[in-house]
Amino acid sequence: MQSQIPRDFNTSFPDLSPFPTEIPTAPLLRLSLGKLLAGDKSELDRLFEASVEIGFFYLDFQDSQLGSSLLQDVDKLFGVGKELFELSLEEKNKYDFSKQNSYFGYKAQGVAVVDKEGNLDRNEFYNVSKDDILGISEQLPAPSLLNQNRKPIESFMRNSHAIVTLILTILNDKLGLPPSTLPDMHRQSALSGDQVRWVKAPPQPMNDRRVALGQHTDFGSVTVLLNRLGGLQVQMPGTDDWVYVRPLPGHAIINLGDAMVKFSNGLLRSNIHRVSAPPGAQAECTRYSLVYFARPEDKVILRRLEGKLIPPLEGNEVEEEVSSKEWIIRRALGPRVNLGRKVDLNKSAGTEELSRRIKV
Ligand SMILES: O=C(O)CCC(=O)C(=O)O
Ligand SMILES: [Fe+2]
Repeated sequence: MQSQIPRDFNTSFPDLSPFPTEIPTAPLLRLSLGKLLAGDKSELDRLFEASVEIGFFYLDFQDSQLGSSLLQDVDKLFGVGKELFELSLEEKNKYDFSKQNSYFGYKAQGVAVVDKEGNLDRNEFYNVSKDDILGISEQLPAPSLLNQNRKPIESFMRNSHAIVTLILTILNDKLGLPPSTLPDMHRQSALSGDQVRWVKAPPQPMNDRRVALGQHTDFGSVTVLLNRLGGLQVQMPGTDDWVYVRPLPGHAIINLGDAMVKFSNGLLRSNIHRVSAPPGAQAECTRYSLVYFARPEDKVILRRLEGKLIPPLEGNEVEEEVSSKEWIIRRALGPRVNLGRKVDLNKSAGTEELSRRIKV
């Protein structure tokens, strides 16, 4: 797989310390949303190639109305995120709903285990439910800042969901599934764990820089990730090597989650990734990300689907009967240390083992 970033391409964000030029980066394909929307055949092929090989790609939002509209939402919401995390810890902790078995709301820094040694995370985040914002479920208590910004959050959710539906439609057809199988498991109007997340990771001490967000595969179907400083790293398929993903202006980083691995019985990849301290001079900066996580509807059972290209189960293999909702709660709350039970990372594992395999 070859990186598609032309030499003269604008790869830096104004007003931010630049991403170093000399470090190795993940060679992700750079796809155009405009071409995907137009059904450009070679672009559809490249999307499938990236989804099978690494499960991560860049998506250029600058050449379509949908993408430009989403970039406007993102600018607005990056501002909202900064303000949100400036609220006092006491105020933010009022919206930690993990004790009610919900992963929506606030997660303080240092409440999740990131590795087998028991190290704790170094980032805080806030999750807002799609169903809350679109009026599909009860409205959760939220800081007034978020209540005042429901409109831009809704716009970002609707635009992101439209992009996810496009990606699911393309993958659906490539996998040889009956028309609209995947989109029909991700209806915008149905109850699901879809959420927007803001993430903040403060600069770490120079002599003690560690992983801020532990290695994981995403739990759902498709993730739309907007970040501006480096720090995201992917584990290159078939190796133990971690490489930085260079953030690109005007682009999202799209990655597939566990549900897509289960639906395709391992054909599509949900690659292992983590967030480390940003590289070079960027390590001195506070890092923010904004993410839309799309998951299958709550009731969908995560198991192999019947499609022309989807490999069969092994001889006597029996799949676990787990719903999308159960899977996400298990994965999201399993590593939390504040819930009065012992953390066992094996019990909250995802599709990492499949991700580590080398395809032949
Ligand atoms: O902040 C990032 O760049 C990645 C965040 C991430 O992987 C996640 O929240 O699942
Ligand atoms: Fe992730």
